[in-house]
Amino acid sequence: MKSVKVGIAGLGTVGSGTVNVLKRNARDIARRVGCPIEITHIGARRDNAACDTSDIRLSRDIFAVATDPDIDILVELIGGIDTARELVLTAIRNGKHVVTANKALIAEHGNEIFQAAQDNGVDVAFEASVAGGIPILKSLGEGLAANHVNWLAGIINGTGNFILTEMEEGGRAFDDVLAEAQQLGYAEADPTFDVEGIDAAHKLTILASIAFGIPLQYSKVYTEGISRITIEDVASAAHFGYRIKHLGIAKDTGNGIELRVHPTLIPKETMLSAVNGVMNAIMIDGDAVGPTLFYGAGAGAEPTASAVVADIIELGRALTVDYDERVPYLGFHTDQMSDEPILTIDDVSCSFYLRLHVQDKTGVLADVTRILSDNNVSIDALVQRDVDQGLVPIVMMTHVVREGDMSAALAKIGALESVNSDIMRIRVEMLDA
Ligand SMILES: NC(=O)c1ccc[n+]([C@@H]2O[C@H](COP(=O)([O-])OP(=O)(O)OC[C@H]3O[C@@H](n4cnc5c(N)ncnc54)[C@H](O)[C@@H]3O)[C@@H](O)[C@H]2O)c1
Ligand SMILES: N[C@@H](CCO)C(=O)O
Ligand code: NA
Repeated sequence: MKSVKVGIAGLGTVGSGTVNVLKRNARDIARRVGCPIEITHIGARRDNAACDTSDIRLSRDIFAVATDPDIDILVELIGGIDTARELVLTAIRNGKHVVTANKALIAEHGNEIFQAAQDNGVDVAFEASVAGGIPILKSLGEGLAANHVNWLAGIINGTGNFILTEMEEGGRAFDDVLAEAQQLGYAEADPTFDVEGIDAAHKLTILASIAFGIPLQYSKVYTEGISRITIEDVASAAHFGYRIKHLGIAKDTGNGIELRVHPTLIPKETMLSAVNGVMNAIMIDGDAVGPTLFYGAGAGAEPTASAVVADIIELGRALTVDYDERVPYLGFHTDQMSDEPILTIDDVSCSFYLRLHVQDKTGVLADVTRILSDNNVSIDALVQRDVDQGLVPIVMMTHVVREGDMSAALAKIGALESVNSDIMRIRVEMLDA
């Protein structure tokens, strides 16, 4: 029987997990594909003791794998953008199908890569790039294909959720938890991608394209990370009945599409608020199906390998099918992409949590509330916490307001002499479907 031949570039956390899963489940995988899947060539700077590659050809040069005439599928697991882009384009030009876990690469260069793949009659699969082991891209592009997607909201960075959970439950310091996430193989090579929301923005870009049939537009995602969240914010949110989660949100408003990644207060009783640690979850609201929730491990060697290997299996099967009969890269036909505008954050409306520190004297609170009301911001609840180093922390929740109005109000409040200009704002989403 013929076999499908796979080359892997990069033998780190996900690379070694992929080797282990493909080897361990080889028999069942062959039964699913109809023939064996064999790793015949690996490109890696060094061996990795986490997996056995003694029976596989190893090259130090990853481009030797991409151009190997013997392989059918190149699996890119080196991460980063420039070399990965060159490697993937080289493989495509050499007629290889590609599997990648690299969301930065797809979000920033996917349009170019899909064009090259189309020109060369090959496929590109990237299920592992979003929410690790959760089969979310396949669910969105195929399982929910009957629906008009109204909105989706998800916890899509495992490292960030791990940090927020540990801060809330264990009162642990930010840096200490980040170091543990790195040691567990969850974090990106540059962990600022995780804590500043860049990784989540890459993933949201991909989700939105598949949800709405729009080209990948990473530069238009409003992006905020979790690095400014304090234990005080976590406690104040809890006081009002909320938890802080870092969400990626994509919403079709009818006037354009919101694409935003930021810390968000969500009611404690929502299902997303119970998603802890490295787990990811994505809620998708479709017009026919209603709200759905997808939950699972968003990072880690084998959960991510689960998605990589599923893509290899799918491409292995597709090797016998005509190119035009495959599912399009972003679920919609490439000549059917919509040019619906992406809204700026100023045009997004939601409630807000605000935390500011003011001087302990009369009239300050009146000034603050007057500026808010002059800018159409109405307050839903307000608490004044204990004086801390001569300043009074004020925490409030607002009714729904346009972000542009909120920004105008906060600029004026921050300029008041009696108010510390470091004002925290966190958007609130009720997530009712
Ligand atoms: N770790 C996770 O949980 C996870 C989950 C989903 C997606 N991803 C993505 O998977 C990819 C790989 O992540 P990882 O966590 O396995 O990273 P990693 O750093 O553990 O592994 C990458 C490996 O590639 C090697 N490499 C890089 N450039 C190379 C080159 N030019 N030649 C040869 N080897 C090279 C590195 O030496 C390293 O061993 C990234 O795109 C990442 O975003 C990771
Ligand atoms: N660094 C990423 C890996 C999974 O994409 C995360 O923590 O979610
Ligand atoms: Na996935």
